[in-house]
Amino acid sequence: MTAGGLPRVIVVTGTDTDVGKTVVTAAVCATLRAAGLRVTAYKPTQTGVGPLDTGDMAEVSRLTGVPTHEGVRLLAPMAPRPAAALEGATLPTLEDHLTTIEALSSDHDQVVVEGAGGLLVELTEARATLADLSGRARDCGVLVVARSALGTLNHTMLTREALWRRGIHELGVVLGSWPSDPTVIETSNRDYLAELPEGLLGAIPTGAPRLDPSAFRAAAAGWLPGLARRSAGAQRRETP
Ligand SMILES: Nc1ncnc2c1ncn2[C@@H]1O[C@H](COP(=O)(O)OP(=O)(O)OP(=O)(O)O)[C@@H](O)[C@H]1O
Ligand SMILES: C[C@H](N)[C@H](N)CCCCCC(=O)O
Ligand SMILES: [Mg+2]
Repeated sequence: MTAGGLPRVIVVTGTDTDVGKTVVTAAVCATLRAAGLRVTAYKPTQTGVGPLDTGDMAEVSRLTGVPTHEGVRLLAPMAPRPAAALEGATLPTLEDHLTTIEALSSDHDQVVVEGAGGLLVELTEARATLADLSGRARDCGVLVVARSALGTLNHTMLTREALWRRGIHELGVVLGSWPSDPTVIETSNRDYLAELPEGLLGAIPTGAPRLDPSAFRAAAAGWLPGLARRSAGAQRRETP
């Protein structure tokens, strides 16, 4: 753990694809960086991009200025195993990803890892999932990104249960896109999640990815008060 009580590796998973993991990854990086920590981000498997397309890590770098890394990129916008099969590509193994994360951890205070889709999406030929990666990575905690709308309570609790059953440290939940005019269902969902143990770390306002990067960086810690509290006392390690 860093002095602020955060694990060195923060895995960002979601209740689904398209829930806002990338913008949350960026907000987490910006929050940690604002606390004076050396931060980097890693996307083990990026699908749905061509060789010249930008991907999630480019978006995180654009919004935050932190250095980012990709494990493998695949063309088809689908789960990594079938996407790799379609183009005859070889996926990195779980050991490859763990080695990369450990290497990044050796020269940064914090490594933020963004999954592809949800927790049980398979990342490797041997069917290892982001849950397997999270269970094996040294000093790791998992943050769950959820939608605010109807249906999110079941999806969020399923993801949390999958973490608990595997003994994986859960950091809490972040709502990926919080509307300026929430419905009563959304405020009720938010309040329910906030009352849970390891509850709500924060919510990203709708429109955040369209902010100017300097405005994004200045605002991020305010969107994630639960994380900002934990990172506030964190110290840069002399020899990370
Ligand atoms: N707070 C927000 N405000 C406005 N748009 C948002 C917000 N969060 C996410 N989006 C948009 O929703 C879409 C899906 O979000 P995003 O790409 O972050 O999902 P993801 O969970 O990272 O998906 P993947 O599994 O592909 O990594 C994107 O177009 C993104 O810009
Ligand atoms: C293409 C998409 N945006 C993600 N990169 C991959 C999502 C895989 C989801 C698989 C599933 O749960 O059915
Ligand atoms: Mg993403």
